[in-house]
Amino acid sequence: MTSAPPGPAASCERVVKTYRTATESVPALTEVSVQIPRGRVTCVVGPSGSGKSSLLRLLACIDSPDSGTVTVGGQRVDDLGARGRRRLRRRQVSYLFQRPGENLLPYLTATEQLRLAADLRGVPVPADELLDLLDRLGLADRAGHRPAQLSGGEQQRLAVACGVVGGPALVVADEPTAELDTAAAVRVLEAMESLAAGGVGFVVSSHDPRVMAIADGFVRLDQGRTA
Ligand SMILES: Nc1ncnc2c1ncn2[C@@H]1O[C@H](COP(=O)(O)OP(=O)(O)OP(=O)(O)O)[C@@H](O)[C@H]1O
Repeated sequence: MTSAPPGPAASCERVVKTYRTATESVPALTEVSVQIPRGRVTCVVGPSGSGKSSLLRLLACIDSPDSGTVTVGGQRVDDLGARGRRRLRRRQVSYLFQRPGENLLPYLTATEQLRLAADLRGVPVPADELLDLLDRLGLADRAGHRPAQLSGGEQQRLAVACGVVGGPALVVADEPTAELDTAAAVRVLEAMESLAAGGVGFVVSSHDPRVMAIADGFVRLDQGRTA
């Protein structure tokens, strides 16, 4: 793995995000400032509609704020065009969906998924490092399996591994354990906790007390503001 530069994995300063439809404006985030440290799991909590997904989308460089700044891996994102954002996202950010299957390609084995994730990031990762990563997540004997041959928890652990391979600054996960039973969720969370120690910052939105229990820090949102 590459060694992480200093500074937070990501941060935003006084971001404002309003969704505009034909008939109305919905304020989702108002002057929100947060820092997501490297080497930690940060949990974004708050009631439904408080802006958790909106914040994660900004940090993941999927969306842009109306105003305020977003920085990922030490680089400003909010003033980049769509192409620059895509490039930065590919190198520095991973995004994990709630449904394990949505994070993986059905026709690739576990090893091939990791190889593809590293290649897309543009970082050469030796085969033995990929196998080591699978081993650390308890997936060594699943290296040649495709997603349909893995349990939901194994799929999500593999997705976490793909998320960190090649050393991005930030892994963003929106409700990553919502589809898993407790035993599987705990193993996914242990994987995050152990991999965060390598220097990546995890930011996770959740209502799940199991996620909150392993979080190193919290961002609390209420009606689009930090509470
Ligand atoms: N594409 C959109 N168009 C219009 N309004 C939106 C859009 N996406 C989100 N919103 C609104 O923005 C506000 C924040 O939504 P967001 O999805 O960020 O909240 P959340 O905390 O993630 O909610 P939940 O826990 O229910 O997923 C809500 O009022 C929501 O209705």
